[in-house]
Amino acid sequence: KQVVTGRKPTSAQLHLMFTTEVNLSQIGPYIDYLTKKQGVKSVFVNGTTGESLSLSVAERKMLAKEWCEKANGKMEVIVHVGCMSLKDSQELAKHAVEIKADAIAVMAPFFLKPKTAEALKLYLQEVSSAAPVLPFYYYHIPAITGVHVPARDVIAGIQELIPVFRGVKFSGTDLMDLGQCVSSSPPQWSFLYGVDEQLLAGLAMGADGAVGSTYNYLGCHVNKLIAAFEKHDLDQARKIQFKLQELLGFATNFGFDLGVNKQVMNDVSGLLLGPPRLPVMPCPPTHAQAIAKKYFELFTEC
Ligand SMILES: CC(=O)N[C@H](C=O)[C@@H](O)[C@H](O)[C@H](O)CO
Ligand SMILES: CC(=O)C(=O)O
Repeated sequence: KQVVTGRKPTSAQLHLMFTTEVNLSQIGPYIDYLTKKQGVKSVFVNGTTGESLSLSVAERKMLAKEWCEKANGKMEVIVHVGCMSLKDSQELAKHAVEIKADAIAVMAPFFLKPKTAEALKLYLQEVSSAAPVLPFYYYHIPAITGVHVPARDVIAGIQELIPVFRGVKFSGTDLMDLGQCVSSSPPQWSFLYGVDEQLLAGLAMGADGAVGSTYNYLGCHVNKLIAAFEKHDLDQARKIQFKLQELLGFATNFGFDLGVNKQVMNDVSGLLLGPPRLPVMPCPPTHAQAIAKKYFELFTEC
């Protein structure tokens, strides 16, 4: 998103920082950056980092369409379509079919929360039924949704409800739950781990891949972490994981959040991705610069 321009940079300046609109023009260059500079092969659009729940349905459609059009062949696109309203989620799921997304993902609604795995599964089934051809992922992110139903209970028997079920984007820290998901699932399902600071532990438990906010600027290093793990080179895998932890530990001192992450993305990539939308606050430039400096100390270009 980009700051709305065309107003006088007086006292309005500060106000402008908070008046954000989606900026589709950066998506093409963003895809080139991710594929060429970071070696990223798939993208998870309109998730947490994309502030999807702060966007209107119309904005989410515009963004998803642009990503699918521009990614065409260069990247696989998974579109997160979860909303607080089942109707909105279904509308976005249908739209994902029209724009030829590769897959959809859905998180639990979290204003009126599902109280049981059963309720959540029925909700997910209703969303999937609006896009019955699209591979479907459950997006498990209990720290944000406050829905603490174990993922293993969500996926138990889910294939009967959702024939296109394909896996979980697992952004929880409960590694026993992840292990039980992996051990109870058919081999063709994927578990994409989403807690960047402990990806190696997720891989050890059987995760097949990773989705994370920091991979916007650490994609290439994290690919190396995964490759080292696959070669059983745990020393090398840990070395990269520990550097990522050092960076995130440092960033946490500045209150690492979506706003900070977005500014680091800007500073490292040179893209103009703009500030976040309220209620997420923009990152003070000095904070982002300190984190970017740390990034360049820890990681060389790869
Ligand atoms: C809550 C949140 O934003 N989770 C992201 C994805 O799921 C992660 O990529 C984290 O941003 C990352 O692990 C840093 O804490
Ligand atoms: C980072 C991530 O997983 C998300 O944006 O949803």
